[in-house]
Amino acid sequence: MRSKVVCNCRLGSKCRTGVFISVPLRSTFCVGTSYILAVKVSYIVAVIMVDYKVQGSFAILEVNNPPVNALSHAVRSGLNDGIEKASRDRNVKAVIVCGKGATFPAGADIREFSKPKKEPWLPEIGHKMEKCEKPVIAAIHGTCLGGGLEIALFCHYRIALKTARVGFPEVQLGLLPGAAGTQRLPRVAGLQVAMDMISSGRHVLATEAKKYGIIDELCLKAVKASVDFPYEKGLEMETEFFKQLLGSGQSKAQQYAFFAERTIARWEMPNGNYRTAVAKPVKSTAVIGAGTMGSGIVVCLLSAGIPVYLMEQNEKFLNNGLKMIKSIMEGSVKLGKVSPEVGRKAATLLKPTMNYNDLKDVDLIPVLVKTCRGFLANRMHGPFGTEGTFLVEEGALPSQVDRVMEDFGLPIGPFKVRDLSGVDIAYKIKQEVAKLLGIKTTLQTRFMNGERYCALNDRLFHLGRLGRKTGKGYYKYEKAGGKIATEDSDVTDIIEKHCKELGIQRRQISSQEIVERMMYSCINEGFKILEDGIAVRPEDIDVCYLYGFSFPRYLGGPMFYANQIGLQRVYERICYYHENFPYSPHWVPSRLLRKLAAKSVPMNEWMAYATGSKL
Ligand SMILES: CCCCCCCCCCCCC[C@H](O)CC(=O)SCCNC(=O)CCNC(=O)[C@H](O)C(C)(C)COP(=O)(O)OP(=O)(O)OC[C@H]1O[C@@H](n2cnc3c(N)ncnc32)[C@H](O)[C@@H]1OP(=O)(O)O
Ligand SMILES: NC(=O)c1ccc[n+]([C@@H]2O[C@H](COP(=O)([O-])OP(=O)(O)OC[C@H]3O[C@@H](n4cnc5c(N)ncnc54)[C@H](O)[C@@H]3O)[C@@H](O)[C@H]2O)c1
Repeated sequence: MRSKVVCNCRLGSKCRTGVFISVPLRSTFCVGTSYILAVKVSYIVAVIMVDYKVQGSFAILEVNNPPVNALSHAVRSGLNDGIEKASRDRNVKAVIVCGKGATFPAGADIREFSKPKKEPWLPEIGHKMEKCEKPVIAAIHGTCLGGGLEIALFCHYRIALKTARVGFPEVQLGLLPGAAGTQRLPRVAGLQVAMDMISSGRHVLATEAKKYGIIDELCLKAVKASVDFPYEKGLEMETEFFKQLLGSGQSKAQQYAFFAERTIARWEMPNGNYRTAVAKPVKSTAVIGAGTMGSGIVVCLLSAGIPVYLMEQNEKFLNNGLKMIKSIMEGSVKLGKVSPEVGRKAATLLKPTMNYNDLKDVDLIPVLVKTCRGFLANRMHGPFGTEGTFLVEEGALPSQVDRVMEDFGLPIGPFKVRDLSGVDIAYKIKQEVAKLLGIKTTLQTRFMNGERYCALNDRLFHLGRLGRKTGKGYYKYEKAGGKIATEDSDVTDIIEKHCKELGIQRRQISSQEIVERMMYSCINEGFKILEDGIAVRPEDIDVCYLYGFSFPRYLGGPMFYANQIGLQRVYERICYYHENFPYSPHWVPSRLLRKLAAKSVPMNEWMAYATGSKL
């Protein structure tokens, strides 16, 4: 009996369409080939992605699921059937498990986590391997991660190329190893190493892993033939925790972030795309201005090993900048962000100058002048910053707003950020806008061009409270350029004076209001950015936030966060704030958001509504 053909390719040939070749039902394995085989009756019931070969007395189970040999359902079925077949075959004396192409399996198939769960589970397969009376050997190359490492840990032996890496990156997906990894790694490598690897998610080079005994290259280790009670109990608990995490919003967000990063890498522009673009070599660079931004950019360039001219207008500013760069660089070495060698080399790559002629041959000068309302991150962050100031004007304190937003997950609150970047920067941006509009603001200004305006930041500026650089801003610091922010009662006095002068009745502000006003205002702007075609998909915005503002990965990004809350709820709250704050245009609800909220559109279809292909 033959199953139904699901693509037009010749039976038994390599599938050209990327669909499948159907085979006679009885042929479960295609010995010695790397074809994807599908057995279809009326539906596809099995897709085999493990090549089974017998060479001499070895059975080889080669996982063939490019690009990373993820342990999808088809792979798990293939491994399960393969180990059973090898156990039965009298001619087979040992079994090798390996990956075809670039790598040993790099883990479970993350895409399957959001689909109905299908057996066989990895632990079941692993136990079959462990119980196999013939030695089972994991031959590791590439990246042996997550479920891949768990499979390897079930094998009786592990051999690896020196270049191979092993690790448990589950933590980056909001998970823990769920196929006995938490039980087996400590037994093989010791508690300390296991704790480090599982909690950091770091990839360990095979040469290091060998030291821990994870890769057993030298001798046969006694196979754990029987599993004692603590192991089984441990396994039970691991499965329970894994299930809990898998269902959590945190893990869903981290899985989303994983794929979002890869989606945005496939960018397209009218004049080229990620495939056709060729990077231009950058051999030398220059940064003009050794202030907060300039110094930070110099550190990035030096960390990448790129020579930099640092240009300043006078010696004093140049020396201040050099001191700042030295201190940041030393801090990066201490924190392990860059190697000591890179740190040492940095000094030779940095060329301070006050002469523009030195810059004539450089390949790249990052532009640090003129601010505009921004395209994406700065545009979205505008309402975020503005709402922060309004909340303080209405009754909150900067430290309260910061604490709530840090509890929400931001690494540092908005007012600490403002002190870091400079109160003067925020002031000058506002002044530039005012100048463009031909308006002169005062400390009493409450509206600019019909929009609500808050002059609190201007007050701090005029009092010389420019932030960290002057040792005081929204907080006070241990010294000018200090980093330890302490609440300052002078700031409370300044805020209260401001409100009194303007007749503003201060009120208690709840944490919920703070989070909603900060986040929903910028989410609303995010939908307008999609509407305007500035970002081509929500993932662009989210990845920008993950990297640009260290937005918590376990929330996915502002757009994913909005989706998790529910667009209907987000839209209703935006309408509510719009009614209450009619003079803040950032509360005018996005039309796209209104449409999506009304129809409960899933995130992967948002853009069809933004571009108008769906209405
Ligand atoms: C309710 C009932 C529940 C019952 C449960 C009880 C049973 C318990 C069973 C649990 C089993 C758990 C097993 C395990 O513990 C969990 C895991 O293994 S989680 C996964 C761990 N692995 C990873 O996180 C690795 C992620 N991948 C990477 O880090 C990198 O891709 C790489 C491997 C280092 C390779 O990097 P690159 O060469 O740069 O390639 P790309 O990153 O661009 O990737 C290429 C391409 O592959 C896709 N991809 C990569 N990894 C996976 C994956 N694991 N699953 C699916 N797809 C993957 C990636 O998205 C790229 O594709 P594109 O997105 O570009 O189309
Ligand atoms: N600080 C931030 O977080 C931030 C964020 C986004 C954009 N920016 C923009 O980046 C620019 C720099 O910001 P910053 O925070 O580093 O400012 P900063 O005041 O800390 O430093 C600016 C430095 O540039 C020097 N400088 C000015 N004119 C110069 C010239 N002609 N030649 C050489 N040096 C000159 C000054 O002496 C000063 O040391 C500004 O345009 C700002 O709006 C800053």
